[in-house]
Amino acid sequence: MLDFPPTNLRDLRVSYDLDSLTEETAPSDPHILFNLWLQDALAHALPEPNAMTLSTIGSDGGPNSRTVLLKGLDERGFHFFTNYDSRKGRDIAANPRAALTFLWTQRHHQVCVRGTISKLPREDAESYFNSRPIGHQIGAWVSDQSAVIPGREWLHQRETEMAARFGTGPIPCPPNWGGYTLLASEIEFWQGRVSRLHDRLRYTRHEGGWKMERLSP
Ligand SMILES: Cc1cc2nc3c(=O)[nH]c(=O)nc-3n(C[C@H](O)[C@H](O)[C@H](O)COP(=O)(O)O)c2cc1C
Repeated sequence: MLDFPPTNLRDLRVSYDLDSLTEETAPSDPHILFNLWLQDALAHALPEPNAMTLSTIGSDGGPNSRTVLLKGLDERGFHFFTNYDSRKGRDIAANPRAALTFLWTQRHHQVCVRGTISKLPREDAESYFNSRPIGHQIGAWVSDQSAVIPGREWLHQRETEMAARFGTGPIPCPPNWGGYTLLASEIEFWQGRVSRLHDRLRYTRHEGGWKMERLSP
């Protein structure tokens, strides 16, 4: 019999009472509200405020989720960088529909985004790659992301090989490494409220603008 988990999960709960989200105060463009909430997470020094869960659809029809970092947001959408040959890269190539979830738990905020992913131009990948620390640049050449590998030693050997290959640099951006952007079709904001009667406002693209609806918690 497993002595796990070490605490009674049924007794773990938080009362959500920090703020409210109303139709009257919510901006008509959800990107403005997203930006306000991201600024709020930064102002409260939350850990990794740009971390988001990216969910894709696998070739077997099942979902795959993992965390990636938001590295930009503009009229093209929400940007992140990764290995194009990774599992997520293969999922996106076969089906570009995907979802992002941001959780700023200390602020009782969640944002869920649905949309379509496309590749960012090569210039964006190179510009971001060149801004990364050298160890991260070498890491991108070392990692055959999502492939099964024989052990950690294999990674260290590749790291030594790549460090010798590129010397003191500059290190070029690997051809299979780059950026994606998710263009939102729907963005939902969740604000925790007391008695689990949370505020949920969903924005859906509509006639060149956005339609806002309140959802039951
Ligand atoms: C906080 C955090 C941030 C991460 N950021 C990235 C990222 O920006 N890009 C990336 O490729 N992987 C990132 N990862 C690793 C991914 O979660 C994942 O393990 C990796 O991308 C392989 O995913 P895949 O096999 O589904 O393609 C991050 C992980 C964590 C925990």
